[in-house]
Amino acid sequence: MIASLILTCSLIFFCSYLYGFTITRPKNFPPGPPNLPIWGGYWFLLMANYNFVHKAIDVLAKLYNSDIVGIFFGNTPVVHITGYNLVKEALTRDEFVGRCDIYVTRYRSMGELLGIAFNDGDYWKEQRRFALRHLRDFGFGRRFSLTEQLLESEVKSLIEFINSVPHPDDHDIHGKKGRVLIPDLFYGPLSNTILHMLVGKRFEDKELRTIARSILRFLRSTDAAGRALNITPWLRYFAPEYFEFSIIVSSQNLVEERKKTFSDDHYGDFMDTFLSKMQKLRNEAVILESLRMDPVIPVNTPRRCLKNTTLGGYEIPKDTTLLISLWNANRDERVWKDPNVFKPERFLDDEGSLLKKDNIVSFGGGKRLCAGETFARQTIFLVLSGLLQNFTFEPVDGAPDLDGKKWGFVCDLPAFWVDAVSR
Ligand code: HEM
Repeated sequence: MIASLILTCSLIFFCSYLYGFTITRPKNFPPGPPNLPIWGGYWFLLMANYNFVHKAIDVLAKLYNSDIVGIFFGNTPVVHITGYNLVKEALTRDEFVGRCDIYVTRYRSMGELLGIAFNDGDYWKEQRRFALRHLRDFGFGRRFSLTEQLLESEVKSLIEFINSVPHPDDHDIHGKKGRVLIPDLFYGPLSNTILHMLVGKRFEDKELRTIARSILRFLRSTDAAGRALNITPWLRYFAPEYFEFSIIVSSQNLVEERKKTFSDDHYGDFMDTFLSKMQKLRNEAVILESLRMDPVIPVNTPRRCLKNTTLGGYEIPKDTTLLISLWNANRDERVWKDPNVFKPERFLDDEGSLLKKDNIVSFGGGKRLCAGETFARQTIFLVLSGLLQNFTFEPVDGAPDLDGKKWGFVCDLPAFWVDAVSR
């Protein structure tokens, strides 16, 4: 009798605790799903769309009919932001320039928060200022000054490579003369362009491919929400393969290896070339439309709210994570006509010149705007136009399936073979 009374009381206590936990939210926190045990509202994000965080965010925004949705990942308050205006506001307000301490990112850099992209505070300011000051003349942080000859010579080598008989070392990306694996083909040349500017030296494409693949494996193994491993890191002990912890460990090893072999005797050798002509070319409009419809990073690198504040009429407590959907803002029908239709001409004025302002938010914004934006835009333009002037590309086994796979922090292409047919 006493035992069953204790059991009933414990059950009532547990249920009321669970109920309280489920519905408790900060005052005037944005509407959103309830908090379930362990992963909080993350369960609902997974249910809304298991493969793509940006699509899951869209589903919840529609469900709650709000551009801002509040959710909890475990105990951490998180807000999802959609709609062009609110996205722009969140990207540019100073109190939202913090970054989150993501478990997998910290683990990857041996328990520390290093670099620019995943840091905030004085360390971030100093690193960003230093990088932009020293790389300004090489296509970072302002227009022009990119090493045009360098990119052109990489494109020339690519064309020769595609037209050559494959070397056994390159069979992973070069099936036969004219047959190449996309996007892996670009890893070596594009990494080399950046490295050449940084350290004045070219590296073996094969070596760079290994590094680029490892970085991409890491970026695909987590997403802007940090995945389950971020909320419950102890899962790494139970199913490291399933929760992709093994990939993080292998990325960590790679960083350690590079630190051992790194030598700093190759600095210098920067070139200074103008690329203003690209601004006038119509082909860029196609690139802009691709960047708009499929931003490489569909949900911005998570931001952290630095103090209690309000956004969209709701209270946002300090340390809330902001998941800002660039994908949604780029397709907001309040800003873009026929947002789901591929229309490069939307970026051209009546004379066929590029519009001065493109309104795309694929590179984030405000004080944390992508440091490589100018460089990335110019590189994409030069490499694509160089290759398309020489070849038409035909997929060997049809177009790759973009929807059938779980994607991570970046939404890039799964590797697929193409035949490059000379023009
Ligand atoms: C198509 C190519 C690229 C896209 C779509 C892209 C997009 C982004 C986005 C969305 C962010 C977050 C910005 C924010 O929080 O508001 C970012 C940050 C950053 N990007 Fe890029 N990026 C690209 C290429 C590059 C390249 C080539 C570099 C350098 C070589 C680069 C360097 C950085 C850095 C250093 C940050 C961190 C900035 C900070 O947190 O202060 N990006 N990028």
